[in-house]
Amino acid sequence: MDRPGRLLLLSELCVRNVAYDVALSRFLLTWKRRVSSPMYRPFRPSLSRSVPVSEIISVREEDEESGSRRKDDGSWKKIKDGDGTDCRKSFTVSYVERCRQHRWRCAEVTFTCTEGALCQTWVSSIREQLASISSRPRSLLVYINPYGGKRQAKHIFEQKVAPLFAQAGISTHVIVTDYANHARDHLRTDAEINKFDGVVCVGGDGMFSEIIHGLVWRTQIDCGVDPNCPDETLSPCSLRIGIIPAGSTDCICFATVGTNDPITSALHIIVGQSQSPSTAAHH
Ligand SMILES: Nc1ncnc2c1ncn2[C@@H]1O[C@H](COP(=O)(O)OP(=O)(O)OP(=O)(O)O)[C@@H](O)[C@H]1O
Repeated sequence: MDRPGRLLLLSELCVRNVAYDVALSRFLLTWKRRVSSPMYRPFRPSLSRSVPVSEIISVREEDEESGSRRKDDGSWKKIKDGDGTDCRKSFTVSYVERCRQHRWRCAEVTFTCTEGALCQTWVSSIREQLASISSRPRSLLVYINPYGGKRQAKHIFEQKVAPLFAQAGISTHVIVTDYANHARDHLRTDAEINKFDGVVCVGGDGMFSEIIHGLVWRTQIDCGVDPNCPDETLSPCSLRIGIIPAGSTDCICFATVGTNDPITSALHIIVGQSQSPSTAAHH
């Protein structure tokens, strides 16, 4: 059996022209400055860094020649320079960085390889590890309440959340609500919930309540349970709910993530973090 700590890759790569030993296992990506490097300077801080693979958001190939970011469609295409040699030798890993007061941010590190083939091996190995994490969502149903809080929900989603979901390869079906209980009613009847790995609520506590009511109801109907009968045992709902805070108080988001910050919540959703809160039913 494959041991979780077993090294999948170990190479000497450069970060900002300084040589590092870079190692990938199923759980960790580690880069450690080589002490024998001629560029080594003893007063530089942090010789070694590790990132759990579960907290890597994405990996993308870079075009070394232009230094510009290329459109990354998940496929590997060789870029040839004038001599016909492969010039794509760098890749960038985006990962979760924990900041003060439970905030999460997206940090990046770019590794440069001696050859394009080595770069390709690294990119595909990291992608393989990310693809094997079953708790990560690939497809999300998003409800936005444009009238919650300061009426910024749509802007928050488009500017802060959607780019992160796209970067992580998550597809979204977005519904901007037209009236109170629109999300609840849509989930009860019309939503094709089998197509999604989770439902995202962009709004406040009232919006979260709508979504949980809609999902609980729908789950009972799909399982043949009468949601109006107090003697019935309710079936558990398998879809997860993510909350992007965009309401006035956002208590549930704060209680689950520790802060009311849309980027932090988006990153929690991307890495597939979950909690199982108890839900009480009142008939
Ligand atoms: N398009 C809409 N028009 C009017 N009301 C809506 C619409 N979509 C949702 N709502 C309702 O707005 C109510 C309040 O929304 P939401 O919880 O998002 O914001 P909030 O009240 O400002 O935040 P909080 O509940 O955290 O204080 C919800 O109960 C929801 O049913």
